[in-house]
Amino acid sequence: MRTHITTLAAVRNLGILAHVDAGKTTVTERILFATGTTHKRGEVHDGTTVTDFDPQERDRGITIFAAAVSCAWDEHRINLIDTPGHVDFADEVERSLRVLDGAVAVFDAVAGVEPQSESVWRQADRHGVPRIAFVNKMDRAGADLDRAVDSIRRRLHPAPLVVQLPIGAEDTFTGVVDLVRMRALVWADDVGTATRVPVPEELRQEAARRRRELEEKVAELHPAALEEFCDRETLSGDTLAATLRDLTRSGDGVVVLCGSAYRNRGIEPLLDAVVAYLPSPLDVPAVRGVHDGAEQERAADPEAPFAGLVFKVNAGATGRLACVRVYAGTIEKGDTVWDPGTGRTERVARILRVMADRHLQLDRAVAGDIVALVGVKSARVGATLCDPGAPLLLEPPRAAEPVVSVAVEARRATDTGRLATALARLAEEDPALVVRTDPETGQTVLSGMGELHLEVAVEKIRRDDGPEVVVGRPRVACRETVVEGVSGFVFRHVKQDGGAGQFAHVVLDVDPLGPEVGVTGFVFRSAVTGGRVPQEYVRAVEAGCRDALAEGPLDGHPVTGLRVTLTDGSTHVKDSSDTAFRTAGRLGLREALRACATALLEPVAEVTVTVPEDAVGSVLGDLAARRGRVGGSEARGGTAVLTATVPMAELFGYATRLRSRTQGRGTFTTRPAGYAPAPRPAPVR
Ligand SMILES: Nc1nc2c(ncn2[C@@H]2O[C@H](COP(=O)(O)OP(=O)(O)OP(=O)(O)O)[C@@H](O)[C@H]2O)c(=O)[nH]1
Repeated sequence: MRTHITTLAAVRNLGILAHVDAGKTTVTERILFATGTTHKRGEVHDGTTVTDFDPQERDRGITIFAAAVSCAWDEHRINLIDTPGHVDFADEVERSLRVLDGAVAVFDAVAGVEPQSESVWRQADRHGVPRIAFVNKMDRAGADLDRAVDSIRRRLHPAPLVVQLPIGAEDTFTGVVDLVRMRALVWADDVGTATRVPVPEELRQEAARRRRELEEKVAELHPAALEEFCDRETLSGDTLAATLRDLTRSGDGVVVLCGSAYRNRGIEPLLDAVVAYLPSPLDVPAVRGVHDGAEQERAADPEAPFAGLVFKVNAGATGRLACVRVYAGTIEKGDTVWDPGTGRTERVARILRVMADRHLQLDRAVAGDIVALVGVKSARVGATLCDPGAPLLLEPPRAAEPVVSVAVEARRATDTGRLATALARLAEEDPALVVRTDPETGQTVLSGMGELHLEVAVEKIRRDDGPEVVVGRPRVACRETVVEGVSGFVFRHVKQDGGAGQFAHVVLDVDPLGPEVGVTGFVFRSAVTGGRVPQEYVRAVEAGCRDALAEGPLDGHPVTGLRVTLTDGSTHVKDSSDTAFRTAGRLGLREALRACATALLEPVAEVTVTVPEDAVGSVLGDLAARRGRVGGSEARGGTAVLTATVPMAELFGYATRLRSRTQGRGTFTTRPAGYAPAPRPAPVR
């Protein structure tokens, strides 16, 4: 394999995107095999693939952790990222898309566009990532390229530009006609390379018809090609190739190829297309960032000051690897870099080119490259690393709000420390996982994107570190509030039991804090006149009232959204003290709250659900059943975007439900939106 490929124009930062099981991992394996990066073909069902190297991925047969792999093809370096296809891991796909310049979208030749391919396609649209499509599994019974292309056109709305005609079908699929160069490639078996042959006699007419169709389509989309087409009534192979490259890079068209990754057919032309049509780091806009409040651009120039983005951290037991997209400049082994987010400097001990589970040591990495750094100890996922002399803060990838939480604890108390270490490592690798201690219960709570996400996280702890983990049922933290207050509530704390007595007399007004139920906060003030209650006792009353807020009169949840006014009181010459007034504040407010009208509050989230239009009715019905209040609905090219306020307690299980209601085509994001009145009993799930 050639490793001295340094010019930026010869780099392709590539993602492989698809629905679960379309064959992303197999395509990646075959690319590594074809490029000589591996010498043995890995198989998903044997658990021997290179990119799915996490034991769970091998067991579950799904790709969970995007793996970066570099390989070389036709004097180009391809940095390849294999990405997960499940909704719960959309955040990981999102982070990968942020640093990629182009993608191959893999489809199943029998199923066509599947639900999750729609979601990742839209994610790639949002990031403006140019794509080519690879219709895989052409060897399967029922494989149909035309039908798959039709579903791509109908469901994803690009302009598909089909550049191949399959030779044979299903188990006799043996090759493709290249419609751009009008030649054929055939594969004699499942391991050998392609042989170039003339277009078979029986396919010549059909190939000519499809070539014509392709020329017309391309001319329709590209003014310069249209001019040549009008002049000459045809397009040359070179013009066609150059135009396909332009259309791909502008996003105006999507080149479609086909093959069977499993049978190792169609991979070489796919690599040729990646090199020919997808953009290099030079073809994408300069990266933007801010410094001192001013926006700045930095071009993909090896001579510019260094700037890179950490998009993945692997905090494995063998050391910390930070995967970085170098956007500008050059980084060398031993360099000191700066993290403007934290203000820390880091020293780059080693630079590695990641080849799935092996690494190649480099002396330097230049703009446009994707490498892993060793020695970067604190930079988190999403952090910028830059030249300390030329600071620039890049926009971090969008982080999703965790929607599901579970309490976790080590089965054996002696494992508590190990569990804490394992959780910290998980959260470091995956910013969509949040670990916190519930101040009310003292439990360790793990929050994430969905049940599968949390399930996989817990499983990873068991595998990596051994401690057995007990996972609780998810809960939401409710509050209680005052709806109607009391005024002039009198409380006397009097204790006379032999020794020193206790005396404190307080008069309290309790009011709701705001006009609307759901306002949070606590305000205390004193309106006592004439020094009837000295200032230090007023402070003690306030402290006592705060103590009383810990448990409300309804269900013992913390109390919020109220104002307490100390309006009057009196002291005893001998028996009054701070302690007595603090007790009076605590017990007095507790009793006063019982005299108020109070309500239970629950946390709510603003949920944005994106669903195909045919699933809107079912999704709305489900939101209503979850006590959701729909605020708006907007149609966007075949999909609807619904916004609703939904109690967080009702969101548990939503990822799974939405997946099943929309056959996996729906996506949602949530944002905490405060508290709202809850039904009783408390909605704890
Ligand atoms: N018949 C046939 N099967 C294939 C082909 N490519 C992949 N498969 C099989 O399809 C299944 C899924 O393939 P993967 O490569 O794991 O798919 P993936 O898209 O990476 O799936 P996730 O890792 O779960 O996201 C495996 O059993 C593969 O052996 C193909 O070209 N033809």
